[in-house]
Amino acid sequence: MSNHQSPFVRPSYETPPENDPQATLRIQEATQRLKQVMEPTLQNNIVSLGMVRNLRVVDDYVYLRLYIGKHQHHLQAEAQQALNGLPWCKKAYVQLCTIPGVRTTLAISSGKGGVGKSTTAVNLAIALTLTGAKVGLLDADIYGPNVPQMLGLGQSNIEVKETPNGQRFSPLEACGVKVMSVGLLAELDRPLAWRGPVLHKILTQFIHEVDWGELDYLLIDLPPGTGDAQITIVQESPICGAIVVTTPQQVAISDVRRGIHLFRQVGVPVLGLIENMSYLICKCCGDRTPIFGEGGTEKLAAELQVPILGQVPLDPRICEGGDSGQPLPIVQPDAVLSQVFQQIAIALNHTFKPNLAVADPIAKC
Ligand SMILES: Nc1ncnc2c1ncn2[C@@H]1O[C@H](COP(=O)(O)OP(=O)(O)OP(=O)(O)O)[C@@H](O)[C@H]1O
Repeated sequence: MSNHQSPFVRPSYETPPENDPQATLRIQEATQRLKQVMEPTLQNNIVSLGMVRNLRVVDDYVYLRLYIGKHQHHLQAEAQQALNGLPWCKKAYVQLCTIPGVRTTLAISSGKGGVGKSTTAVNLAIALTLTGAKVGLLDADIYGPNVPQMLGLGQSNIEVKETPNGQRFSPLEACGVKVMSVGLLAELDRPLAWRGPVLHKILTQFIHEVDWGELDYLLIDLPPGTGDAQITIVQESPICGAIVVTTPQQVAISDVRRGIHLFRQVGVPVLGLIENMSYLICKCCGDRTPIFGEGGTEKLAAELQVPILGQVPLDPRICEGGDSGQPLPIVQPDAVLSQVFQQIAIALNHTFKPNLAVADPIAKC
């Protein structure tokens, strides 16, 4: 176990010492005030949306970090105003935490490796692009960064620009998606064995120093599990929702349950589950066989009160697409798998970008 404190065991505000009842009360009062600040598109308050973090009260001053998208800067003034209404508050310091140019940051996560998290991230990114959204994909899976290969980028070089604000990485582009990956920094065939501080530095650089331009969505492909790397990313980025990928097997489901609890403890809303490898479609008659079992994800969704966003079939063409860099939603938009991702993309647009239409799937790699 690592020595540093996990944010997952800490609520999104700092707990004052037990012997300071005044600070405890004031944090509660400040939280109540902040709960009155609503995000209009998501129709929820900024506390429940996990945007308020590191809330502290020191004497008569309130400090907090506000993790938001580029279109939500107005929330800073609203949060400040809400806190200024507290009779004891001399000043509220609201520090903005955003990724420049990025509207909505979503995490694609899984409790365990190999369930198809990167496949989901790539296909969802493409599906969102096909609806007309501007999409970036940050492959932060330090244990198996295979997004570049799935998008046909191989071992391309990353361009680094010097700007007045320091270094900026230029993302690559494939199939209309802007891509940055830890895999692009790694030497071919060498294991990625970055340790604590280096890992932290690389991941924070990836979050803050990539020149994404204007994006509707930034999808972050998280490493599997709940280790240091995942904690760093969740802590450092304005993730406004997590999508959790699972498979029907029970063993995957218990890992997913743990992962969901962790997101909830940091205050990041879990948007839903995607069940991958749900069924195999018979080529001859179209019958669906749930070869890894069925019903487990539904039970979990009911238990944890999260929706199932989609059930993705097993499709051998996904491996061919993954290996050749030609994702299925582009080469076979009518395939059931492509359609499932299209539906998920449309559902996300309804929540985060209601003005996006569903465009014809005409993008070419
Ligand atoms: N629905 C599917 N049908 C067929 N093959 C799939 C499907 N989903 C994923 N795969 C294959 O399973 C393998 C693992 O997928 P992927 O790399 O996306 O998993 P992952 O969860 O990201 O793994 P890791 O956590 O180890 O990076 C890949 O070879 C991929 O092509």
